[in-house]
Amino acid sequence: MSTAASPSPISPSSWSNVPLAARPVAVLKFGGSSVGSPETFSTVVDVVSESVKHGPIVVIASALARVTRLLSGALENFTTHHHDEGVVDELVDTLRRRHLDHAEAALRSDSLEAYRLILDDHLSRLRTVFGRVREEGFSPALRDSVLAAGEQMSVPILTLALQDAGYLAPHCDATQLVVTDDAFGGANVQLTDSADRIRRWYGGLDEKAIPVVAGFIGATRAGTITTLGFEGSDYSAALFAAILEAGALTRYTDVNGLYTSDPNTDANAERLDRIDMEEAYARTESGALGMHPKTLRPLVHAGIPMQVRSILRPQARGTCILPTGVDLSVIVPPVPAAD
Ligand SMILES: Nc1ncnc2c1ncn2[C@@H]1O[C@H](COP(=O)(O)OP(=O)(O)O)[C@@H](O)[C@H]1O
Ligand SMILES: N[C@@H](CC(=O)OP(=O)(O)O)C(=O)O
Repeated sequence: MSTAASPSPISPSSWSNVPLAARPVAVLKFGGSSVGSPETFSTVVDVVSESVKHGPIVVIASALARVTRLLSGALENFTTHHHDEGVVDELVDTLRRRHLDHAEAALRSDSLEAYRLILDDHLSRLRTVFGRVREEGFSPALRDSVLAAGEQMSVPILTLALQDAGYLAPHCDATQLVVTDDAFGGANVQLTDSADRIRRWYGGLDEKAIPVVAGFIGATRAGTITTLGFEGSDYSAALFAAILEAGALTRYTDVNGLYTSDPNTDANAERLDRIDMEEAYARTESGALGMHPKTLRPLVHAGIPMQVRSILRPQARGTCILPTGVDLSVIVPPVPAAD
């Protein structure tokens, strides 16, 4: 096991001079496996409804399961097969069908109509990006614009579903909030700029709002879209939690917490009930916990606990990652009764 020492704690208030008028009780992150099927999507809405009873929350969502990979594969195909327009047509058809099927199951009719327009807009932008690849040739920057489309198409479904459920769920644009350098494909977040923007944005929201923000994506200061690397939504969620000094980060996924190794490939993997932040940090940085390697950095700095829970068993406790001196009881939304 890696023994990477965790960074020393730095108060998040040193990242930004923008004062925080309010702090979310939790940031909830829903990965592609959670937002990716109609069944688990309805559990996402239930979990949000339950969580918000305990105070303000911020939601970070990924692309629907497998969509980022689909986008990446199609771009590779397009680039290596002489810019075959058929690849783009097939991609757009598949994405339209997948997202509309999902939205039809999740949304009321007027929201569905609104979503159709949003989806058409993103699909037409996607075609434009492929057009640029044909004209200008492949570049990592254009690849990020393609990959970002997954979150850009998924997040509005959740926002509209929350509005249908009676919540104030404003449209939020991650590219206006997460400032990065131009290391396309694995961009580095500019902490101070991002913290300033995120704190100002959060301060301007209605206190009852449930913001849903796309994970995985950001933009350079000049406004060019970037991505944080695969599974970057985990990292986005941790950044928002640290910058907004949230009570906790809860990551919903398709397994009931963290295991000693990948439970889908190792029959001997053992579930961890709780794990110290230091220990989890070392294992995450070496890629052993199935999360973006940078996920725990902001949480270590800010001393914020994290839960990893299953969207398939939302009542189950999952795994708690606890910074030194932080008690399980601070985790909000509260840990449900033991299963
Ligand atoms: N140590 C680990 N503990 C738990 N899950 C792990 C671990 N290592 C790898 N994984 C894998 O991570 C997957 C969840 O990550 P991911 O597929 O990115 O989900 P999500 O769509 O929720 O982000 C699990 O299904 C599991 O196969
Ligand atoms: N675009 C997604 C792709 C992905 O892996 O999503 P998730 O692991 O959250 O389902 C992301 O990197 O965040």
